[in-house]
Amino acid sequence: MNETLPTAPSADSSPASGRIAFLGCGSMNEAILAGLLAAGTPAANMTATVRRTERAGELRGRYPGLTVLAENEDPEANSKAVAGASVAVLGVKPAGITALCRSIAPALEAQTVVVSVAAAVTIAAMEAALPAGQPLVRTMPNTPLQVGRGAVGLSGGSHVSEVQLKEASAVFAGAGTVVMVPEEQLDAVGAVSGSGPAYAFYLAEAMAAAGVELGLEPAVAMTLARETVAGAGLMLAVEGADPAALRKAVTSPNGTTERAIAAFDAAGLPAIIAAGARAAKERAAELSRELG
Ligand SMILES: NC(=O)C1=CN([C@@H]2O[C@H](COP(=O)(O)OP(=O)(O)OC[C@H]3O[C@@H](n4cnc5c(N)ncnc54)[C@H](OP(=O)(O)O)[C@@H]3O)[C@@H](O)[C@H]2O)C=CC1
Ligand SMILES: O=C(O)[C@@H]1CCC=N1
Repeated sequence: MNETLPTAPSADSSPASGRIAFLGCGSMNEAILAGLLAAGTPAANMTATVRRTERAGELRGRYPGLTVLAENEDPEANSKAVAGASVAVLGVKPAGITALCRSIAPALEAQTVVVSVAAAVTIAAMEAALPAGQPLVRTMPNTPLQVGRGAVGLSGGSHVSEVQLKEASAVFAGAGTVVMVPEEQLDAVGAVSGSGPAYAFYLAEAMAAAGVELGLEPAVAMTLARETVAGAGLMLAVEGADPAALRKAVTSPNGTTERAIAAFDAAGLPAIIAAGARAAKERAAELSRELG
């Protein structure tokens, strides 16, 4: 946990310092914010913005001490949130990212590091919408940051220093593993770890459905599937864990698991997973083209 691979800027796992603005605090930015809070960053060091009062109320209730600004109450919410921030994390949908960059540009301070978590929006597109020379970092995080087990790919923009990369990395490093990759690989990161939690949840859903088909009560099947995927995840979370070795330990020669894995192989499950990941990566490329 909290490991940062050697290729990434060596942010340690101490809480991020300086004020952090989360612009667009939905599923992803809330997961990052919750991970930071759990790692010890005070709520008072963070500001979140959203579009709607209702969502703002939810966040205010869940995170006492967090400043939450809603754009429908204050059209300057995003500009106010970035003023004086050391890092601004852009967490709106991809289609809204460059407009958000343009809208905050006049309020951004030159040293504020802009961090995007959006799929498909390129560094070039964001830099064109930000003030010249603004430090920018593009990332592909995932929601398990919320429970301290995130996996994050990170690429620096044209004007970002080592220290600023480290500052951006620190937003995630307290709640997950950060790897530095060339920007061209971020779509692949998204296909493996960005979307990956959904693949694991999908597996749990399919296992529960299989249990019902085999005669279990739906609630019982769901409990068994959920706890099994969660428990297996915890075993994988041990440092140095090898999924193939863990699988082997469950698979008795000529036993039931061996028969199940043979059925998965015969149905082409590895190729099916590869096709899903490829589709995710292709969608990211398509989105990049759509968004210019
Ligand atoms: N979800 C995930 O697992 C991952 C998501 N991402 C990326 O994260 C980004 C956000 O995705 P996700 O969190 O799922 O989406 P959500 O829809 O959950 O969150 C988007 C948030 O942005 C807010 N918002 C929209 N426009 C504005 C604005 N102009 N000013 C302030 N707030 C605004 C919305 O407010 P309101 O709620 O009030 O409408 C909402 O809270 C995307 O770019 C996605 O590619 C990356 C990796 C994983
Ligand atoms: O589905 C999406 O587009 C985003 C990016 C990765 C996970 N969620």
